[in-house]
Amino acid sequence: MSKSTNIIWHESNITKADRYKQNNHKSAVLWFTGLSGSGKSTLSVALENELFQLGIHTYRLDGDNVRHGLNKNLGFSPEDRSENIRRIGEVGKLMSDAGLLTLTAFISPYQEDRDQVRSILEKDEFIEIYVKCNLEACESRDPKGLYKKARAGEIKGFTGIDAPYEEPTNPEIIVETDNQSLEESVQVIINYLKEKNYLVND
Ligand SMILES: Nc1ncnc2c1ncn2[C@@H]1O[C@H](COP(=O)(O)OS(=O)(=O)O)[C@@H](OP(=O)(O)O)[C@H]1O
Ligand SMILES: Nc1ncnc2c1ncn2[C@@H]1O[C@H](COP(=O)(O)OP(=O)(O)O)[C@@H](O)[C@H]1O
Repeated sequence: MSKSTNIIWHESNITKADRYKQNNHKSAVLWFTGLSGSGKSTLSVALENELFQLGIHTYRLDGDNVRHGLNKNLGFSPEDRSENIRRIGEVGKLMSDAGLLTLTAFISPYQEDRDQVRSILEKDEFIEIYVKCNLEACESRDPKGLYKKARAGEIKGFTGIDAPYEEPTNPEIIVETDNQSLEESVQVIINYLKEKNYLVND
């Protein structure tokens, strides 16, 4: 719900098309979603390295990092998670307007919230990447020891344990990190971006 009234949009002279032309690649939001420990951060870091080497202008937004600043007033209730995703969607949209390929790594457990982000971006500007990994594998990785805490009841409402994760119904890309190596997953995404002409200005 918007509280702002009497506000009028002011256009810039530089359009997104101008930025495409200068950057020589398109902008988009690569939206990684998956359980904690599925590999969203690891994969987005590795992919960003590859894209950077290819001369693509990128930026990475990561759940843990953004919750240190912009979203430090949000917790993990369903409402706060939705607001977290709404804000990141808006930041992603600004970054797309700025001509960047943005990589976001948030659990984003609700399909409705992810669809809402999709709806504010232009067609083909939202690329949903399901980082698929079964709960057992995520839990055995437990890179931050959070599953252990959740099982011990020290964290309430932990995704996959006592809070839901809704699998994407129609993602652009699925990577299976319990079956594929990190390098394979990176390559699947690079191939998608090349095939769909995101990395060149056509
Ligand atoms: N209750 C609960 N459930 C899930 N995750 C939790 C929780 N409490 C803290 N953490 C840590 O916060 C990271 C998830 O933040 P996100 O912003 O990605 O979550 S969400 O999209 O709003 O659901 C998540 O990071 P990742 O492990 O990288 O996914 C955890 O480190
Ligand atoms: N194929 C893989 N892809 C990504 N991560 C993997 C893979 N195999 C093992 N891992 C490990 O799984 C963990 C994933 O943690 P992280 O990237 O923080 O996940 P998330 O951001 O989804 O919580 C890391 O310790 C990473 O080294």
